Amino acid sequence: MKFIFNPDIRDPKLNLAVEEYILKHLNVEHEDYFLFYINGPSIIIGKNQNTSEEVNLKYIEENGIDVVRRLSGGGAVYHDEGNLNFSFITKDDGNSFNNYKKFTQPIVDALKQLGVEAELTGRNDIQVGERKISGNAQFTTRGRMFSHGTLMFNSNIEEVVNSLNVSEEKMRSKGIKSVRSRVANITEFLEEEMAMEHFVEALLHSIYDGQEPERYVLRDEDWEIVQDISKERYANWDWNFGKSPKFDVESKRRFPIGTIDVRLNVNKGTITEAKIYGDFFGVGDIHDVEQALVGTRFERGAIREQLSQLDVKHYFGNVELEELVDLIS
Ligand SMILES: Nc1ncnc2c1ncn2[C@@H]1O[C@H](COP(=O)(O)OC(=O)CCCC[C@@H]2CCSS2)[C@@H](O)[C@H]1O
Repeated sequence: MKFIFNPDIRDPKLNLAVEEYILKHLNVEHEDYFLFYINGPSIIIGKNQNTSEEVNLKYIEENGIDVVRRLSGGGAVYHDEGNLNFSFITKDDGNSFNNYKKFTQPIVDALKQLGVEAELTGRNDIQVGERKISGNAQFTTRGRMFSHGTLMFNSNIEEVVNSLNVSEEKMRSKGIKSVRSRVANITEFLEEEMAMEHFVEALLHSIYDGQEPERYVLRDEDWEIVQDISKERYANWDWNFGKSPKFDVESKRRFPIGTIDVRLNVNKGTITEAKIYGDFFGVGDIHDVEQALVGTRFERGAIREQLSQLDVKHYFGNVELEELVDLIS
């Protein structure tokens, strides 16, 4: 099993492209690959999820947190430098899919060697007692597969809560909702202080049975294709946001000038219908605002840009542009 790790690459759009590249372009038929990667602050959403529903759009915009959709199913997870991702990339023997035990046991064993008693539980999670330290998901294509998971080593748990939090009532959708489990960092269960680099080494030592892993270093030719995959998929708004299912937004708030109630239909990430109700005081025809929103991406930047072309006070009375952006997204 060849080992690949690019510890200096923290861009999830690149790391997920590396994983997809290995899966689809390396000789997985003849050789298994084991990949580690660490992403900067980001939300990695499941293949079939509604991005806007899973993510606190305001918070991630303000805090520079990336949002990237992955190939595998399941819920949205938060990544940062304290979270180590692992991926077993191998041929799909037909039995592997959904066989989470096979791919998580080596991790559970490695944790045990560090004195952390963990186990695989129902929803493909590795837990210590009731606390989740690792979420896992799989993807198969053309006889190949990967089984990948997170390992929360010393992540900023506050950010997990902040960036994944979005008001439930705000949207209805057909997407899959994340299980908001109680999460924990592995460091909480370690006897002694440990740095991420040592954690990585300890895992490798256990997984490769004390042997030095044979590394595969991506060459320039590999990186070229990785860059293409990244550009086409993971850095592409259509993949990360546009793929979201149809959903409705209902957002209502009381301002000093009255209540503003916004109803939107969003399809493929773009607003297809907009209705604004309320008892606010404005002199302009609110239909102009509704028209301005239709055809706009359901994204704070795009909504702000559209609304900034209108004199919002003309339509709503004394309300700030930014308050409207907050209300809508
Ligand atoms: N980093 C991380 N690790 C473990 N659990 C997390 C994490 N971030 C959030 N959560 C919790 O899990 C749920 C979602 O759980 P849920 O079971 O819905 O989804 C998953 O676990 C998906 C795992 C995908 C792993 C991939 C591996 C490489 S790229 S991402 C979320 O609401 C939080 O409560």
